[in-house]
Amino acid sequence: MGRPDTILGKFEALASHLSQPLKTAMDELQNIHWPRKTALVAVIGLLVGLVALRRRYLTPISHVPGPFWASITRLWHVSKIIGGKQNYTLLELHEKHGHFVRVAHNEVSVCHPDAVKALYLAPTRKGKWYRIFVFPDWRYPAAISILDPREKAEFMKYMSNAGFLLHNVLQYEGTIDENIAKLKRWMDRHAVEGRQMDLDKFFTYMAFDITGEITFSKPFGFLDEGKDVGGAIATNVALQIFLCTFGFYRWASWALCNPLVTWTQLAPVGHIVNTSMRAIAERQKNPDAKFDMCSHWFRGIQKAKKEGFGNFDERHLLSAAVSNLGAGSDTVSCGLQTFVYQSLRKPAVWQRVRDEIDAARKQGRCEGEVVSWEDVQQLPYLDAACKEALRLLAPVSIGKDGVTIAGQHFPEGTQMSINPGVIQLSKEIWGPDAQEFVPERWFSPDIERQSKCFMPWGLGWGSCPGQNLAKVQIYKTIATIVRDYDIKLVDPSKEWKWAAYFTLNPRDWPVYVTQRKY
Ligand code: HEM
Repeated sequence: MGRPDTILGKFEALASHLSQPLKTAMDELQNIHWPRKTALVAVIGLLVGLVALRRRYLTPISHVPGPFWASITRLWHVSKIIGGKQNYTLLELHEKHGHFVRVAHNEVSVCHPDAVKALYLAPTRKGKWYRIFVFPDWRYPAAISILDPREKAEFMKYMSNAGFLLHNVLQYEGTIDENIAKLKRWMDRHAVEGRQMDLDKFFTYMAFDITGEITFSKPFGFLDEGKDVGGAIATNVALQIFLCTFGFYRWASWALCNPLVTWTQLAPVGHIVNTSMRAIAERQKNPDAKFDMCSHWFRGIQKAKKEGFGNFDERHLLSAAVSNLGAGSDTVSCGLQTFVYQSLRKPAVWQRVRDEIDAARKQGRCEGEVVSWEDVQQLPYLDAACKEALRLLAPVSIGKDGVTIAGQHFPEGTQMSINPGVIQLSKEIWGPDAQEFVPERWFSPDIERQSKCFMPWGLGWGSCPGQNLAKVQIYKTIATIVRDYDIKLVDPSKEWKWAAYFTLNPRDWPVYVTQRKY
């Protein structure tokens, strides 16, 4: 006691308030006699059994095949999410059972082209799971947490995404180039010293720094330091696991996401939120700030105040900034990593991208320290290889309610979801080589039909606003490093590792880098 200013002190004070009622409750439990205890256990067991039976056999989706435990409890799905391989587990289940798989007592996973239109392109509500996107507690809802498309459209009049328009992103091309150049300095250093390099980490540092620049005109400094400053990136992964699982038990998330925990700064979201708060505060004092996301949002707040729209203020700005960091960094890193890792496994792809760039250089294009956006747009094979990387390891699964798909009607209240990691790898849609890295497929006559099921950015009203920014970063970085470096895996006999939570996080594929002479 006696340390009220420290986090421990705050907890000691809170614990002393709670201890008496807890002790009384425990004493009362002790006082219940054994026969009564047995009866209580039996009644609870009976109730649980009845709920399980009803969920398994008496719901409108009881006929949908899937694992037994999935049909009676959401815990089956949650355990697969925590294991980090839910996308592959679902893929195997769809290969076994077909288009529909029951993944929880109230959720059906769908892998069918009709589902894309019915679930994404129609203006239907999103699943309740999205309500989890409130940072750091329920006072800070992010745009992604709005379930109704009309409500979202109203909100977006103020919370502008104009900063993501391509011409605004391109105002930052110089800044993006500076960050890619910093990445190159680290690659040069590793090449000269002959040291192995964790490119996975450096890609993530770069994506985080660029997101910081676009959001608040301030990088986080990961690339300057060459490390995860303050553990913000590690926290982001923890945050994703939390979101994916507690989204199904939102009442339980309140134990961690409430104003009290925000005040103590103990929750996993604490670090990333504090970093954003500091950056926004600094940004407000920064007269030299560029035309970043914050400048659009500050104007939105003024507009909302003028028009009396009470549902957009500084709290939304914080959650929007945190959303950008959470959604815009690991995802870009994943795209970059998938391209490089898969091309190292299939050197013909790397060589073909390089040949395309070398041919462009002969015509005076693709020169300079970093290849320009204007030039990368004229590289069709690079475009195909980047799309193929995003097809092979896509990030997120999404749910909607109450629809008819491929002749089957699912009643209101049934959560329907498509996991891009399933539909983008379906052999029925993409052919027998669906699970291989084959950029050439993007030139086949079937691609018009197939690419309707290409959805790394989501589709429709809930799709990714940051896709222009992501593409500019990914295409420019890949063109530049394929042109300038030779890369090989330290141990080609070892597979990389990855975990699919909300976004997909690859890791552990160290490389040797050498500078290319040309
Ligand atoms: C390869 C890179 C990326 C991929 C594959 C990707 C994918 C996605 C997907 C699938 C969604 C929809 C999620 C859902 O509703 O369940 C989404 C939402 C979002 N993304 Fe991205 N994203 C990428 C990069 C970025 C970047 C660079 C930013 C910004 C810095 C960004 C910001 C956002 C935001 C703010 C949302 C929430 C939008 C809303 O619902 O209002 N993303 N992203």
